[in-house]
Amino acid sequence: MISVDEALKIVLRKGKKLPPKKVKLEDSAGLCLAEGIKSDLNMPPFNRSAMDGYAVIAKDIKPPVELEVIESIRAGYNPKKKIGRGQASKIMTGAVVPDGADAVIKVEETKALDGDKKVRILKKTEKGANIARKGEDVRVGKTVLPKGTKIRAQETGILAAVGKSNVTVYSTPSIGIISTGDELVDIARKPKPWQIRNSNSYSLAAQARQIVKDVEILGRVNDKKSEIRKLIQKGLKKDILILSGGVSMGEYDLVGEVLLDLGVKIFFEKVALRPGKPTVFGMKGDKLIFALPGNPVSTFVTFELFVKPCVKKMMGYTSYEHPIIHAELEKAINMKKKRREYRPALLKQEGTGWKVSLVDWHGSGDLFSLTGANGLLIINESVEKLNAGDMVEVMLTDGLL
Ligand SMILES: Nc1nc2c(c(=O)[nH]1)N[C@H]1C(S)=C(S)[C@@H](COP(=O)(O)OP(=O)(O)OC[C@H]3O[C@@H](n4cnc5c(N)ncnc54)[C@H](O)[C@@H]3O)O[C@H]1N2
Ligand code: MOO
Repeated sequence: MISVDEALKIVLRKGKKLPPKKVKLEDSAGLCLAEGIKSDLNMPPFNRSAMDGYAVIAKDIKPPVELEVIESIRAGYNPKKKIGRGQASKIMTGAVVPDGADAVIKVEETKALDGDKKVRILKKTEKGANIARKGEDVRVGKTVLPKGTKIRAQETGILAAVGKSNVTVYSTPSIGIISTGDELVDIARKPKPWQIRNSNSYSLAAQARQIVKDVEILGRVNDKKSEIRKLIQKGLKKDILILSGGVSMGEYDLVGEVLLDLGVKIFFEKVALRPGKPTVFGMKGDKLIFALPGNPVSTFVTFELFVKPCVKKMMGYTSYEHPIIHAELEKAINMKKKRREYRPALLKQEGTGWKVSLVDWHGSGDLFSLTGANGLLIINESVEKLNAGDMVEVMLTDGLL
């Protein structure tokens, strides 16, 4: 049995960045740049007014003073006239500041006279006031987004501003999902008293779809080697194949055997983890196979711990792990030790810090407890006891927030 940290290290070593591809900017959200992006423009591209008002020469303004208005400049208009002493141009937010002017006075600090031919300035100003200088945000040629950046809405705006209608990003892995178990029935059916609805295929697909689009539920199979083998063979067309169930010690836990028969190289098959001990990870060629334990909470936790970071690495993310929050424990916890535990927990912000308490749950089969949780409280292997008031680590899992 290996530790969670060792298991994650192996998974991240085997999950390799996928090749770059070009996508339309509109399709790039959530992907990672496989190219560094330089600005093809100065930003702002011209001295830009930050206010609606009047473009003036700052040293002319000894209020109250009256200036001649020589032009009206709206955004998208190229000013024709240079401001001379005693002159001003009316200007709108986002418009080009005309030559000669070195400040913009807000319209609220002025009074238009003679049907806008003149303006009285009521307040002093300083050189540069209300002007965004050409190139002050970004100079032409500067790298605005380095390779590896995850594209969020903000980055999309930048990419659009520098004219990238197509961007080179890392490809995302295709993911196939198989559930195993004689007891499983389709979710549309009412199970017989000895049967269970196949919820794992759907929860796994939902977890996977939080980060990639190409996710397919390949179906469920009975605990029969030939059936499992057939569907796994189909699933091996995907970059990542995820199975659930059939990995513990029972007579019908056949997934490991079938994987070996198919020539899958197994890197680990047990992790010192609760829930999620019988987690299997292997490869066939460049395909990654995760066979996760069937208990729904174990399936959820092991996907978050191993599959999600691996997918992120393949997609070119530079950091793959979940955020950890340090929180004060509200109630003492009894623990079982030996394996690292990840317990469904509820984090609450109190004052300037966080408090956390375990949610009531009945073990790794109890999926319902997860809906009352927004994180997983980590109990490290070495911890002997946890008392109320102790500081603990809580992993934020995207799907729980
Ligand atoms: N003798 C031992 N028995 C078990 C061990 C062990 O070390 N020695 N480990 C236990 C642990 S820990 C776990 S976790 C489970 C994992 O078992 P499997 O991965 O083989 O899963 P199954 O036996 O197929 O199912 C477990 C449980 O989960 C339900 N399940 C399975 N698939 C689904 C699905 N798609 N949707 C909803 N629920 C599902 C299934 O009905 C079972 O109740 O093994 C322990 N045993
Ligand atoms: O590892 Mo099992 O997932 O503890 O229930």
